[in-house]
Amino acid sequence: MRKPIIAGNWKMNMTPAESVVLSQGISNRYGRGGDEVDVVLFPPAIDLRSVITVLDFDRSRVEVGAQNVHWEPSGAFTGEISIPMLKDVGCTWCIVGHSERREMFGETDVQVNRKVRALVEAGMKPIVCVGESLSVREAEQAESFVCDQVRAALAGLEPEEAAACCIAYEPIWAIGTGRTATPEQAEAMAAAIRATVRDLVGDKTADGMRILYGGSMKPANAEAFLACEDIDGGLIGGAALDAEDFVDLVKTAMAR
Ligand SMILES: O=C(CO)COP(=O)(O)O
Repeated sequence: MRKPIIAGNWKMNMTPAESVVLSQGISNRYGRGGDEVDVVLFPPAIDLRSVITVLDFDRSRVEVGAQNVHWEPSGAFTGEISIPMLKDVGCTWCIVGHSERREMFGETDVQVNRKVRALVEAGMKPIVCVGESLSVREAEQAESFVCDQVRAALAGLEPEEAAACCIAYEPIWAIGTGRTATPEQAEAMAAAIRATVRDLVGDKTADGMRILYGGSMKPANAEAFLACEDIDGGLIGGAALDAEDFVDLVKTAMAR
């Protein structure tokens, strides 16, 4: 069985001071944690040091990742953050290709692939985000659109490199809207993603790859998603900003 992941994407929320309070709240409720679920927080880059300090102090098993990264290790890239910087501060994970970055900041499939390859080479764990807009779903193109994104993101990776990656299916129309995909829609897409991964890198990597659902996931609806065969966790936005809700989600995944 694949180990579930509950990941909290804080997006552009929480000052460094607020990030200490939220990560302490999570740590206090979750304790040192168990080994049944991977729990990962994705605060804004400026909060990484504070959050990691809090979690290290509590000897928590909760891990920390960045919301974005540049593929080059250093250089003249004003405003960007590199993989060596993230590793130095203690990050082990990184979100890549979130729809907000694709839509608002013009991130392309080629850039997503560069980031994924650089992260894997550096021994970090990417969560690759894919997902269709409402118009693509209404045109009944959702599956081919999402599977193309998966192929582009994993292009050129060997099976053992792809094995370091997770994929988050986040339909854009369900993000921050309070409207979720149905568990059936999410499961159908997760199964299509797994079949695409199988084509690309073979059975072993596809069977082991963790596929998350994201989009208005919260304690009240998580159980139905986590019960789906091909869904191995959640990438949580709004509900990750509330320590109690977030730890409730972790507990739901533990009971899976
Ligand atoms: O985009 C998301 C996580 O990356 C989902 O956000 P919400 O949970 O706020 O819909």
